[in-house]
Amino acid sequence: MILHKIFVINYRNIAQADLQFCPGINCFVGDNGAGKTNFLDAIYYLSFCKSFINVIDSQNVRHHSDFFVIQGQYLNGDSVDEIYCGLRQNQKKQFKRNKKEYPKLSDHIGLIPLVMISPADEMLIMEGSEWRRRFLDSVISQYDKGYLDTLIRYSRVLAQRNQILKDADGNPPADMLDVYDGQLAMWGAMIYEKRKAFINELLPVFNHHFSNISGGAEVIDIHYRSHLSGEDFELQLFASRQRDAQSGYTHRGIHRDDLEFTLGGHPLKKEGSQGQKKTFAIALRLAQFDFLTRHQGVKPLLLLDDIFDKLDSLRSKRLLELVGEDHFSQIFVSHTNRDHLEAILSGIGKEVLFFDVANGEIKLDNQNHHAS
Ligand SMILES: Nc1ncnc2c1ncn2[C@@H]1O[C@H](COP(=O)(O)OP(=O)(O)OP(=O)(O)O)[C@@H](O)[C@H]1O
Repeated sequence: MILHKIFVINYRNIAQADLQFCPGINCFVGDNGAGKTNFLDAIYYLSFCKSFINVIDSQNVRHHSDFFVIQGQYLNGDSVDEIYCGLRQNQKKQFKRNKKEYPKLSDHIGLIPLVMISPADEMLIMEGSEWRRRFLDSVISQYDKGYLDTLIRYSRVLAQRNQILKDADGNPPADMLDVYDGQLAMWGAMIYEKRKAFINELLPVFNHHFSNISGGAEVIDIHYRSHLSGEDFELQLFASRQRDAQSGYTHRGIHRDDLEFTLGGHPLKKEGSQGQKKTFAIALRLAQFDFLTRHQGVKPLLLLDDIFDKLDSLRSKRLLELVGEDHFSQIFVSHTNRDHLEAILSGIGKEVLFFDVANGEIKLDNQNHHAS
């Protein structure tokens, strides 16, 4: 799968861009605040129907404009797909494949597999458990349509259960809780099994990537923590009813799942250096890449936003060697320094194309003869 062309109008600070890419490595170089991440975000948008940076769509429209358009042409063997996204302020977003509007946006998820590695991945390690659940959900739903549907059903019932807990003033009707608990137990068990299977399959690949980039000296691990790994979930919901009624909130369930990351047996969040945390997050994303490739039979697009910051030169080199392998397909990289990027990419056996980014304007660099 290759993004061959993109056309962008009024997306964040990008007034207009009309670009064609190479199937190898496409590099976007510019100063801080130039619009590199915004541009990668536009590519991300076409895969996930939403921004990576800001989920409030109205704020992604360029200041003083009232609409944005992102349009991409994708090639996959002989097939061509045109994906269109248009948003006008205060109107419903339009998302089309080959001029045909999707009945629901979730139908599009997974069609253009994509993995983004960005500084925001640090949140996976440093922030609350919702970030790690979001990671699980976004990867699994890219290859498993039923997962997203089950998750939506679970969340709907959970919201209903929480609402009656809040409304009932400490005394919710038991017959309604019986119904909700039965449904939560059913959808919850399905989600738990899929998350568990995903982590089990991800772990060895993740370990492999981590030791490749780090040189193999550090021992890291991931543990999936869920209330559902213990006692019967419906019994837990039942036992927790009084406490739930007092707080107006459901305390047990897959909405509290978490991933525990460790380094040498200790919490990575507390013990890891900045470079170790970054390496961990990158290995996780690369494992996600392998996972999607295996499950979808298509290599995802890989977006590397400001990826070399905080990595020592050896780790940067190992990472680039890895990324330069045929294992990966088309890659989009952002960086502030062209000479540095060119030095890291030298010797890579892939076509490389440079683009200059300044004040939201993106142009093909006229020195592209340096590309290998
Ligand atoms: N809706 C918007 N309209 C206009 N400009 C916006 C909008 N949203 C964000 N911006 C501008 O985009 C700029 C940030 O762009 P971006 O994050 O892409 O920079 P970058 O090139 O990735 O920088 P860095 O190297 O620091 O990561 C900021 O100046 C911000 O004001």
